[in-house]
Amino acid sequence: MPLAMPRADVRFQNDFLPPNEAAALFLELTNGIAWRQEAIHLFGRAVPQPRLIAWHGDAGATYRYSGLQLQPEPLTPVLHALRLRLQQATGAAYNSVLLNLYRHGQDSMGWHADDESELGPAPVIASLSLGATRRFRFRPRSGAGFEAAPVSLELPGGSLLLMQGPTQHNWQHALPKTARSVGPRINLTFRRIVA
Ligand SMILES: O=C(O)CCC(=O)C(=O)O
Ligand SMILES: [Fe+2]
Repeated sequence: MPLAMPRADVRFQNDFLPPNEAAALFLELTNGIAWRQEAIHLFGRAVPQPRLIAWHGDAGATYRYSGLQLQPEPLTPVLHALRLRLQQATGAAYNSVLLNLYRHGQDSMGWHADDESELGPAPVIASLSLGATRRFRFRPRSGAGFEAAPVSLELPGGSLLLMQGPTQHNWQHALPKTARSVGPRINLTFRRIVA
């Protein structure tokens, strides 16, 4: 169902995957993905990101990062199957997926928009959640020239959040830390990188 957000196109399905399938996929990815912790460079200092990540995709789907041109790891059979399913459900095509593993409540993702030029002018991002439920937030971008209240929603395992159209242009999103004791969560964002 669509979220009531001006200048955005965001749709949410709470039960995209049945619970048994979501649980099996969570285990498979926890053990089957080569998770790594990357650093962000802040004022010349390398600070470890508060989460683990992996990047998989088709051979052409390179992305630029800190001046480097990086190749994704190949899609595993499970990621292949998931991509097909998401393409059928959302009517868009994806050639890469960023995987995030939030080990506990102190792992997080800060405010950002997925607006890199590689994603084109109106990125379609299909975001699948597995494992523990975490709160996800949206806020209008400063300088976007409109007023709207922030939006917050819980993302349970098996849920699908689709962001498309002008969403990245006008809104930021984040996955804040929580003081609650929560188990691990995996999030997969399927994207299309255009040359
Ligand atoms: O973990 C999430 O739900 C958000 C991930 C995200 O925003 C991203 O990978 O760009
Ligand atoms: Fe994002």
